[in-house]
Amino acid sequence: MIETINLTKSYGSFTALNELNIEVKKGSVYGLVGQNGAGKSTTFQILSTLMVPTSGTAIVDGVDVVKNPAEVRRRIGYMPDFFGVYDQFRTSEYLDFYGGSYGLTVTERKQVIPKLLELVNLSHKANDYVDVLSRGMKQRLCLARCLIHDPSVLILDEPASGLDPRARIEMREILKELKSMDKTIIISSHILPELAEMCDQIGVVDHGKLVANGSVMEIHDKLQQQKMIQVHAFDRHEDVFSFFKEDNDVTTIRMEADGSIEFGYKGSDYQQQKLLKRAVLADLPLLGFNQIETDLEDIFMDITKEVESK
Ligand SMILES: Nc1ncnc2c1ncn2[C@@H]1O[C@H](COP(=O)(O)OP(=O)(O)OP(=O)(O)O)[C@@H](O)[C@H]1O
Repeated sequence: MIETINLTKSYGSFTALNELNIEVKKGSVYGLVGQNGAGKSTTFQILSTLMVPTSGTAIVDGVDVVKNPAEVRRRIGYMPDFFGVYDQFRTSEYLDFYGGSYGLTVTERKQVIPKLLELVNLSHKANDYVDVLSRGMKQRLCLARCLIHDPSVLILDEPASGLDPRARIEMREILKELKSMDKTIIISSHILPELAEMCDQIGVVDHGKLVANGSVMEIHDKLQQQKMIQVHAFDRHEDVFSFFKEDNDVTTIRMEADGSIEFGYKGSDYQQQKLLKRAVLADLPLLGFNQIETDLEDIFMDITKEVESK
């Protein structure tokens, strides 16, 4: 339904998207998660035909975005991360305007607009001016706008950004409803747990590269195969850092502002206790050495944070 093959986008010498390969099955919800600047909007703009890739291919609903952009546009609803709403319109007029732009007849628009307003919980605001709507309402109106021509694919760039928790939940419920209507949805966020709840598959993108891909459970399991260990030292933090960094089973390592050190470790429990023993014998001023529990948010931070990879 949506497929990218080695999708790459460079701005001059800077590579914003680096050989991205993702696949979104029909009727599923795929979450693209990454920190600011990871390449999410770039991906979505290519999928929405607003930007051409430097190399690689993107197929949406069976159509190549570069070869046949007009056909792709008919099949998608795109919600950008920043959007303007025409404030001088009333809510229903706004949707009517977009319906007209998509070639819907007056009769079709009269049928579809009340249904869309109901879907996004804005029926009671149909006659209000757009500029008096709250941010969450504007986001929902923008979502309704994406749906006016009944697209099979929705490309939603951070639809919940800037919303308070209640508005986020409301947005999530609407997306669930859209999923039940068999829409294929790709959605981005920089908050992993938020996506985890509603997505079938998650892709984690970092510096333009896909660093993890799979179901929420798969990502969790894959990244749990290594333990996270935290070390506190009384002083000589740099020495402690260097000592652990040298170990072959230490995968990534970073030092926090308070001097504590966290590292990914792929060795067995036996090797772990040997490592601790060697650290003590090396006379390092250790205060603590313990395995830390990781949740989804930690995992995300761990794979996208500036870490020193080995
Ligand atoms: N027109 C441009 N010219 C040069 N660099 C750009 C341009 N557009 C984006 N970039 C860079 O490409 C990288 C990816 O940007 P992109 O907007 O895709 O990230 P993002 O994951 O959507 O981030 P955010 O969560 O902040 O929206 C960033 O480093 C950004 O500065």
